[in-house]
Amino acid sequence: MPASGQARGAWGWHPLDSRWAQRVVDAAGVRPGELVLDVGAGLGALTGPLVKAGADVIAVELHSGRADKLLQRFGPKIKVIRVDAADLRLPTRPFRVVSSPPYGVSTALLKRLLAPGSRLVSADLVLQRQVVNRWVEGRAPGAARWTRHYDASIGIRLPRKAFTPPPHVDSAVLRLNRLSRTRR
Ligand SMILES: C[S@@+](CC[C@H](N)C(=O)[O-])C[C@H]1O[C@@H](n2cnc3c(N)ncnc32)[C@H](O)[C@@H]1O
Repeated sequence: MPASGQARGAWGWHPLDSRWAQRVVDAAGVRPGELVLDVGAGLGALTGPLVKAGADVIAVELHSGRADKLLQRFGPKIKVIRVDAADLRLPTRPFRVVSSPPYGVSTALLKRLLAPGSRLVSADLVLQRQVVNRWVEGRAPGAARWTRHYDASIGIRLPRKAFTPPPHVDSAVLRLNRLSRTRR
């Protein structure tokens, strides 16, 4: 994806209203010192509450202008990585994800996060509600493998007006939690 001349829609530019972003972070129950990836961080709607919660935040943002603005806004409080979410190199220590990614990359991102060897502990992802339902019902790609390691549930339901501009579909949080004992 070229970093310049990108149509606004192609970047999935639907930032979250700050009150809804705070609710998503509160519901995730992030604790101080936890490593949290905010993938598709935009201008930091979720990054801000995550920093306030004391998380060790890595903001992943492909758009160069937004990545620069994140750096200006948060400085050394966070790490900003400008990379395609689909090519993300995962941390080697346990990490969480709290993110509102562009819906177009959600499947590639989930595949990445759930790849063998991932140290993902939990994910709270704002996604298209239909997609969340598919995951919760075990109908998502690779379900036979990842459901042995993760529990999938639906979190906060977000109205369209939680985003500006409002998307054409309903959204909800997909919560993935690593099971303490692997189901075999
Ligand atoms: C739906 S917006 C959400 C922004 C922010 N998380 C929020 O809630 O306000 C998605 C963000 O992902 C970025 N993005 C688009 N494609 C991406 C990709 N392939 N990898 C990483 N970020 C991407 C966009 O530039 C945009 O900032």
